[in-house]
Amino acid sequence: MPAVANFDPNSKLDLPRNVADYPPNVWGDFFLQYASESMELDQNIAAEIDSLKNEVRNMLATNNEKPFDKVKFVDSICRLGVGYHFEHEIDQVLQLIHKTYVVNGEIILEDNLHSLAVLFRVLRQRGLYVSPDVFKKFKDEQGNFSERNITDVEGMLSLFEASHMMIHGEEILEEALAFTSAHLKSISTQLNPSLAAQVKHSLTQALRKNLPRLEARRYISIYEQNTSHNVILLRLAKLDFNMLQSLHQMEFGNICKWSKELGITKKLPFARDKIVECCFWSMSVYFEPQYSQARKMMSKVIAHLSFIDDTYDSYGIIDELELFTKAVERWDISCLDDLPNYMKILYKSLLNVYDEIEQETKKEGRIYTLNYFVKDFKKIVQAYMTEARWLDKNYVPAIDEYMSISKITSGYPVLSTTSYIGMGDIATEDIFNWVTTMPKIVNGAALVCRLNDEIVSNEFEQKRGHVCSFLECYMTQYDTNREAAIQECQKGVENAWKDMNEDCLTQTKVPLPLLTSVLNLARFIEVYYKDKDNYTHSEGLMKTHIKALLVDPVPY
Ligand SMILES: CC(C)=CCC/C(C)=C/COP(=O)(O)OP(=O)(O)O
Repeated sequence: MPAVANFDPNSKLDLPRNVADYPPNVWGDFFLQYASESMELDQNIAAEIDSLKNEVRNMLATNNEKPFDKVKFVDSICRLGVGYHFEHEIDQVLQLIHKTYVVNGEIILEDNLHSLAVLFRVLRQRGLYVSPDVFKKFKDEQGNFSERNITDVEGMLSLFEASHMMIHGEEILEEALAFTSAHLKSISTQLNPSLAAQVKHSLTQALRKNLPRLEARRYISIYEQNTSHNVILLRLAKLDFNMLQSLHQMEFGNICKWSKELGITKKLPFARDKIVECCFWSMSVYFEPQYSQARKMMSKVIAHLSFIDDTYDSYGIIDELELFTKAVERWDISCLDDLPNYMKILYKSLLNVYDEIEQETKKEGRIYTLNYFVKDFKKIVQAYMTEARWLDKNYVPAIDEYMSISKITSGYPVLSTTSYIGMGDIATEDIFNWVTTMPKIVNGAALVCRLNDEIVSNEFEQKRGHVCSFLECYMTQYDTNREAAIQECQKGVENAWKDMNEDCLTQTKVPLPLLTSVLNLARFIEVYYKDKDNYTHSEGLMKTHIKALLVDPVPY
């Protein structure tokens, strides 16, 4: 039975539709050259990587170093992007340091601002609590951060990065952030070019909010310029980066081949043609080799969410959208007959992706994960429908009502769940129960996504008639202007990061890689929705980054 009585699904195909003026595809068939069944690994390089890994592992295991040197070594390993080889060793080192030198949360070691700030950040990144009171000694009698710190650029930079680990109620880190931001900005013109570039980069993209692969690519050159760098670690970082790049190239190639064979972007010409950017989104969530299959699934899910988003946001007509929503609620191929032709293509393709994920999860004995996925997928489509009805009726909801729906349509709740499907046994059924109830970290990532997106996309979207945004709802509810609404958005993003940081310290039962994938979803937004929507308009920053991570190897 059709879901909407007396509605012929194909009767409105000639109607003028709301079509967005999306920019064309940026990459064409470029990545098809890398499509392959298996990756050819240079055996000499593979052997060298193994031997370098052993050497670094031995360095991590020696106990004759000062704790600060050890922590800085761990920090370099992580920033260079090779921490994933030494998870166990890094855990041991940091647990021991935390046990020995942190008493009731207080760091009992003495050193300069740089060392203490690195120690503070590295321990917190690992989910180990340390009190920010360690920075009190850098204040003057009036209780302000002392002006004497200003000339210590390394210390200021490290304090700036450390302050981004803040949770709610940490006044001293708020002050540290304001103090370091202001002074680093004003001093940056007086520094040598290399240090000035580092300062400028941190001020626009703090480490906590940056994507690990981007950081690795950048930090390899910075570390190399540091005269006291560890040559073994540097060589490992370079070879490993390039080896992973080859793996990612092959994955991108295979997904592009799948997309081309499917021909769906040609069949849905109203939708954004962004398969490479979808692969990049999933690679940003996890880059490690063991998540190759997970990335494949996730790229396909993101691609379909993008098509569906464009269907609800622009092309679809309200009656058709009701039909599609019903079909997703029923999740059954027999619904196909109820849909107009273009939606048949989309619906069938979505169920095919689901079948593929089913095959994979069956092999691993993790088929139960799909119930959680489908439940979340239904939720996002229902929320898209709510937004479409709002637009249809020109309805401007109250802020709370708006946020309860738009957090779901950010896509981040369903993507958090999707990201766990391919993460193996660490993502247990308890974890799925947790992640699908909007814990603080998922709620935070959804807020970061929604609020940043609203700040940068509003004008482009409103031009073509888009559901009202946070900005409109806020301005209407509080009878205020756009600037005040944007400020509220920015405040919301800051609070969301505090929530996420808090969950990273308190959710001790959730393994770090699972928290990290949600953090990485938020980081993707911090990088690509900063000045504009770089997903839709991907010819600038996103293209440059994809080239740096996927096309150009690191010279060695
Ligand atoms: C994270 C997800 C779901 C990825 C899929 C692609 C997508 C919908 C991107 C956001 O587009 P947008 O900026 O147009 O979003 P919205 O329509 O929600 O404003």
